[in-house]
Amino acid sequence: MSDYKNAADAFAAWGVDTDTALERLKSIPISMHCWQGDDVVGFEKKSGNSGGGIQATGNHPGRARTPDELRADLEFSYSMIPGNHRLNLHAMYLDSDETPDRDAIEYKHFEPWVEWAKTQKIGLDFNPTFFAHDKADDNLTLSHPDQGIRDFWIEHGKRSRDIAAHIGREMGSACVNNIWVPDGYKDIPVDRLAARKRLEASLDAMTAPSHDKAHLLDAVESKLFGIGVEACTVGSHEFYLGYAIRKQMLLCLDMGHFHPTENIADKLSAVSLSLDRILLHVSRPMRWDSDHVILLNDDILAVAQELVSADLLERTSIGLDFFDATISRTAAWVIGTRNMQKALLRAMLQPLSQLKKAETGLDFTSRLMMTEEMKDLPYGAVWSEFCNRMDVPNGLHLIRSLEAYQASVTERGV
Ligand SMILES: C[C@H](O)[C@H](O)[C@@H](O)C(=O)CO
Ligand SMILES: [Mn+2]
Repeated sequence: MSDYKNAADAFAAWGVDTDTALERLKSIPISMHCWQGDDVVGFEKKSGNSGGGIQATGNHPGRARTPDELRADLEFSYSMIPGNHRLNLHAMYLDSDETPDRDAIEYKHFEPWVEWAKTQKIGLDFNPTFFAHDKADDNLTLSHPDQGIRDFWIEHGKRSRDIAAHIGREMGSACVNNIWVPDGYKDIPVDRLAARKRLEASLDAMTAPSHDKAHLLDAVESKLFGIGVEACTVGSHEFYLGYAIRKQMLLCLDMGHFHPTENIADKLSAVSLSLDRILLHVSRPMRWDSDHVILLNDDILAVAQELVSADLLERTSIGLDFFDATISRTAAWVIGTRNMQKALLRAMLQPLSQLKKAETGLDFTSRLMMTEEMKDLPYGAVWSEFCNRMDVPNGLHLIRSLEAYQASVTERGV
């Protein structure tokens, strides 16, 4: 008997159908972030120092330096990941001979990405870029006290929404446009409310033009703190939770944007009662928002468990947000994306109705016995079967493919 048949029988004994889980997993797109491929550098002529409190560290060779290199790296990475996925583009990754400033970007500057995405059969998401620009060097953008600077960024945000809506229309699939601004203060501010009112007014102005939700889904991303803005982040969790509910937008929960012992897994069911859709930035903070490549660890498993148990998969856009320049960038994409899928698979292989019945009946002993015994089930054989069915390598074959690709891009240098 094959390993998969043995595994399917083991799960069937728990009342779980592995084929159903594999079919379901196949239908879940993960939005892979373009910025892992080049250490969040982008393809503009740079004008500012501000990293917005985010930082890629390392000097591993092979960084993509052009849109063509990035696309080649993405094509390879998608070929190592089972299923059909999405690409999450940032505005600073335009592909054009023109050099528009952020307040002058247009759809045409991103059209090569759309044409490529169509050939690859992947979806596209978008983000305005409110950092790495001289008008962001105060670590204030949409909440800047200077009306001129706010207007510049409002225009950037409006144009990004137009571009995202155009992309969504072209692709026949709603484009999630995620708004994250780095705004905050290094030391304790005396008037937090004024800054938050300015941010709110700018967001209102930026999102006033209406777009069809079939093409554009607006999302807002909160944060606790960043390097250089330790005392106060204007767009905090409470700020955006309220804003997203009032404006019926997606709330983006980034796993690195909370206190170190908080896991967003616990927040999903809570916010789902007040929001139609949620956006995730799946990441791995280590002591701070360090954006390490995600592991198949308890934090990710807990998020996947909640998505499945609370039946939130249809209402959640799963995006990734990590960047590590000390390792192969394509391997980082592949490992992280597959780990997200493995976590979802494990969640789908739970005997949920039995577990929920034990919990409702206050039989916490049975719940604990089941969750612990289930850890010994043969998840690996089910994942291998998924890779076989989706025609992607696994185990040592995967490692060899990742190594061979990395060797082929090493000459690019850092
Ligand atoms: C590049 C992204 O927009 C960025 O990582 C943002 O999503 C974030 O999480 C900032 O800490
Ligand atoms: Mn993020």
